[in-house]
Amino acid sequence: LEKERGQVNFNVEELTNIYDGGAEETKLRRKVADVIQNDPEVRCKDIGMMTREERYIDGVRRCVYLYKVLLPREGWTPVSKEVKDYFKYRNIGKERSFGVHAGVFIPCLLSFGSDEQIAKWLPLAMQFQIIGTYAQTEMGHGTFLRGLQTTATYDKKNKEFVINCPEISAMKWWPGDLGKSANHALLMAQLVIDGKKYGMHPFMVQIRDLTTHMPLPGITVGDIGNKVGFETTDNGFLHLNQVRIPRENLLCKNAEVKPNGTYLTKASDKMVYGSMVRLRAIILESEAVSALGKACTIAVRYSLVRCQGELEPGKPEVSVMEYMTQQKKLLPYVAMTYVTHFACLKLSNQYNAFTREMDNNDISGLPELHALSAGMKAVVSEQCSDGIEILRKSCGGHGYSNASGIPIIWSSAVACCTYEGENTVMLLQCARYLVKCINQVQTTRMVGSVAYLNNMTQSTCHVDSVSGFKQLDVLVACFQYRAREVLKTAALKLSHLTKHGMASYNAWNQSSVELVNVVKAHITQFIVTTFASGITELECTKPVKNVLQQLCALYALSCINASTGDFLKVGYLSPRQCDLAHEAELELLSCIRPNAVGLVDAFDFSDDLLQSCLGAYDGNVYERLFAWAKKSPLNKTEVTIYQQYIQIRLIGRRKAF
Ligand SMILES: CC(C)(COP(=O)(O)OP(=O)(O)OC[C@H]1O[C@@H](n2cnc3c(N)ncnc32)[C@H](O)[C@@H]1OP(=O)(O)O)[C@@H](O)C(=O)NCCC(=O)NCCSC(=O)CCCC(=O)O
Ligand SMILES: Cc1cc2nc3c(=O)[nH]c(=O)nc-3n(C[C@H](O)[C@H](O)[C@H](O)COP(=O)(O)OP(=O)(O)OC[C@H]3O[C@@H](n4cnc5c(N)ncnc54)[C@H](O)[C@@H]3O)c2cc1C
Repeated sequence: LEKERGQVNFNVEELTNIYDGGAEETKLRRKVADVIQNDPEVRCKDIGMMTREERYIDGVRRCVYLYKVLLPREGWTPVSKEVKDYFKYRNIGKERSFGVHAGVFIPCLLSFGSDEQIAKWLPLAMQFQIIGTYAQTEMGHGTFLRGLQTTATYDKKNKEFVINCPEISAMKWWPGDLGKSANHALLMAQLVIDGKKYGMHPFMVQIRDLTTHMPLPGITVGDIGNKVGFETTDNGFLHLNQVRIPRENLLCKNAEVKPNGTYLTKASDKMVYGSMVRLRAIILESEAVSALGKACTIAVRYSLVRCQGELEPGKPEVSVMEYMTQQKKLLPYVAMTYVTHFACLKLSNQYNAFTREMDNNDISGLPELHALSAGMKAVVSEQCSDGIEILRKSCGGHGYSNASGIPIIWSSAVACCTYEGENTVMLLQCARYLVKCINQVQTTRMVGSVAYLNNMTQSTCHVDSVSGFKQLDVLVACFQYRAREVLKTAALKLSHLTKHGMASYNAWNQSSVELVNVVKAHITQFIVTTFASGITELECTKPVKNVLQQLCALYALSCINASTGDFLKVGYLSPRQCDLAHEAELELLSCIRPNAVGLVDAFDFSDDLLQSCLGAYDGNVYERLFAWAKKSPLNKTEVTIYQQYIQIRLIGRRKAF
């Protein structure tokens, strides 16, 4: 790897600073990282060998120490900027407990609580005197929130809400930190007053005794069992049987119930969905993109040291990175990490701008933000988790071992395709907004992520060279035209079906398969346009700008070459131009190959965070692999009891024969 590092032609530290948002940001992040990772009590243990129970206990122990000892010692809190940035960019793959408490429960309390309620519960939550979960999803409903069955019925006489799960499917199911850790739940339930339903509202419900930690009367709570990943997190179930809470426990920033049962709304009913917009807008970096960056780091470093086969007959074996197929597997995902990182940054900045507008009671930006955050969450989480699996497979047999670190990274990242809104449902939410926009574009000027719809002129691509397809303005035009045309086609089908008498909901269902593709085209256009314009404005040295331009072009071309059918169908690219685009991608793979190790080094993931025998900075794969395997519990004794049992069984059977 040192030889590889010697041929990198740009300043790696400069790229790290750009990725972090500046040299000061890098310095701050490293300061937090040094404090956290050098403290033996907090360091990520070798999680590849742990049982589920060990992972949970270790996670709780580390996080209690982190939040109760280490952060206060440094004068930080769980929501300090440097701590949030550390976990945002260098998420330890969910290998921490209380992720929902710190990342969802506390922010939702701030979103839904009145000033008095925040003053009451926030200090307790920040000090971990109470541990909270966000209990919305039920066994029977996760997507269709209007179908949630848990009720909160107002009892005027006692000025209380009675929380009840009327049947088994109403049981809360999945909330993180719920199974064993949480003693409070920010619980979403259908509000009922005098038999009338007012929809989903947030309630603060204590579920365990603060001294004994035993479930309170009427509460049945526990862990939902082993999962694909998230093994450190105790996702749980919660059944409430006529549980009474004070009227003051309805979190009432957006709506309240007066003592006499009068319902008073103070904001749009869509504000109850606000917590999900926030999470979709901010989780992508920590849950998906940083996971992809870690998998890229591991797969690239391993591919550079793994020698396998002769490229030239009779010559020494080459590193598998010399094979074009390996470069094709890896480098577009290195590009995707950079490109989507900056697009996610733009989305979270847009969310922050919206919260400022909301403070001035202006929520006009909510429809665009909901659509963009839903679309980005679906597209980026899917692209990243699909990429991580391809990167795992690119490591051959050792990629199938937990020693590689990639299976655990994938098992966390892929969950992002489901939580915070199942991806298909999110794509269709974004499609709903896009269809409205295209139907209004003749009379209304589009802004924000749909501004490209204003240009409705028919055109084709005029590029006739391989180098032409490496120009960012050419690639941006490709994506904007494709996105607009596939949207127009889907909208035409919808209006055709309804004009011929089909009910609108049936027409929508009949068009939903195309609409999913429409949103993927729209979001990919947003990602490419954002990164391309960002590079233009970026102040950096020429070598860094050059490599970022190559990465943007590589990501764009890999997306074009993966969906040439769209570009042919809308008549923007000819078959020959598709061939040129393919050749342009291959040329870019070769251009970027010498910088591969520098591009992943720039992500600046420590060995401790990667937890990988294949991806460590020094590249000593085989020594690490053997040392790791020797720690297998099965190797504690030379002859395990099980082997003895088998021998006895086999001997016994032979005698019988
Ligand atoms: C699918 C929908 C959107 C359907 O909503 P609906 O009101 O039943 O029906 P609709 O007619 O489609 O929408 C009505 C209207 O509401 C709008 N809307 C919907 N959602 C939002 C939003 N978030 N922000 C702002 N606006 C929103 C829609 O655009 C519609 O507006 P319109 O009528 O077109 O003007 C909703 O049920 C939903 O959001 N489902 C997903 C549930 C979800 O995200 N669950 C996450 C649980 S928490 C979690 O997973 C935490 C994980 C934490 C971790 O481990 O890290
Ligand atoms: C690791 C993890 C952590 C989680 N943490 C939490 C948490 O902390 N708190 C919490 O409340 N929840 C949590 N959840 C639950 C999560 O939010 C839900 O699982 C998610 O919202 C999906 O809902 P569902 O499970 O009902 O899927 P479903 O909606 O049942 O999806 C099943 C299939 O139906 C399709 N489908 C559903 N509706 C439509 C539609 N209208 N149109 C087209 N197709 C449709 C979907 O696309 C999908 O293919 C977590 C889940 C996971 C996996």
